[in-house]
Amino acid sequence: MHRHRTRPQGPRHRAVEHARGRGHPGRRLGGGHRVGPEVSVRVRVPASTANLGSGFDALGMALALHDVIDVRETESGLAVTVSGEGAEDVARDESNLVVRAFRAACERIGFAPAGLALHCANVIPHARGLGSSAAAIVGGIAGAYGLAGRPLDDEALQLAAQFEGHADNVAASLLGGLVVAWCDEDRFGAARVEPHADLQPIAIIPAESSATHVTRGLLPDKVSHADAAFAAGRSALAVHAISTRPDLLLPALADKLHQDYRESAWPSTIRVVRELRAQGVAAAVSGAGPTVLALTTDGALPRAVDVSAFTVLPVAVDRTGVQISPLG
Ligand SMILES: Nc1ncnc2c1ncn2[C@@H]1O[C@H](COP(=O)(O)OP(=O)(O)O)[C@@H](O)[C@H]1O
Ligand SMILES: N[C@@H](CCOP(=O)(O)O)C(=O)O
Repeated sequence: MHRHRTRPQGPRHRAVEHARGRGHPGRRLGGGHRVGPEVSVRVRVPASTANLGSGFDALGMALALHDVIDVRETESGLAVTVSGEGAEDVARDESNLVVRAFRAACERIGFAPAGLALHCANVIPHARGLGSSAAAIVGGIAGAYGLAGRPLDDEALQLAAQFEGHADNVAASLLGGLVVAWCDEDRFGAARVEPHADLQPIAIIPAESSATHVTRGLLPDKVSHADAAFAAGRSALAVHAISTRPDLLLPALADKLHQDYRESAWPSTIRVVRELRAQGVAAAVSGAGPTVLALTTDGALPRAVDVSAFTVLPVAVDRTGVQISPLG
């Protein structure tokens, strides 16, 4: 098979102590004592690809495309600057998603900064199915925990998932790697699974955007028992294939719960998914689309599939999740 050759992109980064109860690496602000208004932290938060075909609202994997948010406590007020993705359209006031998540986390952990300055250097494309909103939410929450000197904890997951309405993306951005997410009554849960070392994901990103809340509205209230059984088997297989048996990725990423229902929102995306799969490439819609995820082990796409209207972006798996570090 003739294939487009691609090279993995995105810096591999070292693990930094921060989350999962390991504590903030910088100044510790515990015991009710807070350091003064100069305290600041940098949050580096990964993109994510949710669903992975068969695991609608249940599976997510972090990708090494990172938004970087510098968070500083100031004397008063709010100052937000944004560069990169969304610089022309995201809000700079209290309605900004990062700010809203930051404020909600402050309330949850009982932290009250006098004023706040944020700089968001955004890389994750917006409304393309690569988890930009989840990254913004996790970034804001991590900023609050970082400034407060608290390690990220289960409440951070609860809050992030409540914001997003599902835990698949936010858990991936928090924990890195592959996550299995679930919801039990009103509590969310997530378990991290290490993805196989050979995975070479490729994001095939169209120019047009698609808002997640719009394509969630295309989904039916009920699905057949047969489709539910299909999804149960394939999503369980997806965890095994992504972690241990990449040779099983093609059947594992087959979906019956969301992609076809959403086809009208992005017909070209579905065309590419079908053509790649027909050529033996494990492809699926990334999140709520319109990006196509090709989960390869050779970083190659078949030339027979026309992706000329898309940006082809090889992107490594992020195995670390959100990182918080002290700033200057
Ligand atoms: N870094 C950010 N700062 C502020 N708002 C953001 C940021 N990232 C995403 N958003 C908001 O989330 C929207 C995209 O969310 P969504 O439709 O869920 O798509 P995605 O698949 O990119 O998460 C953007 O249009 C914007 O309103
Ligand atoms: N399970 C969700 C995932 C949405 O991911 P996003 O990256 O498109 O926000 C869904 O399919 O709606």
